[in-house]
Amino acid sequence: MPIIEVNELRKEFKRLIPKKGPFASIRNLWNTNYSVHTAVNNISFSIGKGELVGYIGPNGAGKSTSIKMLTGILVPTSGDIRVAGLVPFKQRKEHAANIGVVFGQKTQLWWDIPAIESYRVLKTIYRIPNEIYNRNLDMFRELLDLHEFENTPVRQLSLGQRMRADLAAALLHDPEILFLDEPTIGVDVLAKEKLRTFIREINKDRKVTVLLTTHDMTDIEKLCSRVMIIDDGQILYDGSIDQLKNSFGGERTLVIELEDGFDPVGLDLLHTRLVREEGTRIWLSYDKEKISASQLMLELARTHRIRDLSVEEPEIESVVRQIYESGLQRKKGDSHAALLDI
Ligand SMILES: Nc1ncnc2c1ncn2[C@@H]1O[C@H](COP(=O)(O)OP(=O)(O)OP(=O)(O)O)[C@@H](O)[C@H]1O
Repeated sequence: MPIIEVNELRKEFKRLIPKKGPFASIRNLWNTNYSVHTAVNNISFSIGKGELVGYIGPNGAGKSTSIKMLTGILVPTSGDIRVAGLVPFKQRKEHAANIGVVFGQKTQLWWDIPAIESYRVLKTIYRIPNEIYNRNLDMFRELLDLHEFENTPVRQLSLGQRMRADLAAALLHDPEILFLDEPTIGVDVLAKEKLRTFIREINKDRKVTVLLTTHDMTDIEKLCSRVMIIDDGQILYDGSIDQLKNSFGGERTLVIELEDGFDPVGLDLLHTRLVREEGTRIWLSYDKEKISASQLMLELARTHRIRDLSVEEPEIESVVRQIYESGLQRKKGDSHAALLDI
């Protein structure tokens, strides 16, 4: 039984078409000339309880707008959303008790007071019983090292500390679902790792369902088994990361350590390109649909003395870039099939 169900969800924004010319700023006060922009274009998906799903897409794709509708901040233009059986924008109060939200770009905490003070206010707002509040705070102190900065006003915290403080705030009331919009943005490598470990643990141990929006493909690779790709308001892909790599990462790299120099003659007949060469080590990119790694190795071993070799999987980063690019081509009128149909 899905915990999040989205059906034909759509969000349109009206944008003022500004008047130009003399006295434009005054004439714009009475301007009623709008264009309609579709930020989310009839998307459908469902997420099961306990899943940790990545939601990615290029800038302006519609991720934040979707999250805002799922959290009840925005009212959809049309379509249905149910989160833990509730309609977010209609049953706001009950919905707020079920969800935690972190917007990386904007803190939910009060800026001028220490995080611990904000937590006390949240305890009252959410009517969190003492026992649960203390248990959660103890856990977050341990996993997020909150004690290092919980008494410092939020405005003085580093970005990594602020993000940890925000995550704790979002989870104090034991929500079933956590929406994370860019939780690692601008955070250094070590702090990112800490945040990822925490997200993984609350998903595994507490069975919190997580929908994670990020531009960091390492977040996706390290945390999510399923990823949804949105572009131009439409879902282009919904499936596993392995399937994503298999379907769209056609190119593999064979790294070979040779005894002597490399002779590139006949490489194109093997559907292979030399992409890098460093001394006796070479990197060959080949199309796995056209030639297998073992075939390629056999062919190369005929003409070269090979000391060592390995096959590199495609980086998720490059696979996703390829998908964004083909999405862009579709926008330009290319007759590309929707990736979902492939
Ligand atoms: N309040 C608004 N009024 C008008 N247009 C909006 C509004 N909010 C978002 N949009 C537009 O809707 C589209 C989707 O925006 P959204 O913020 O959902 O994208 P995003 O995928 O989260 O992008 P990013 O990765 O840059 O944060 C964009 O074209 C944006 O300009």
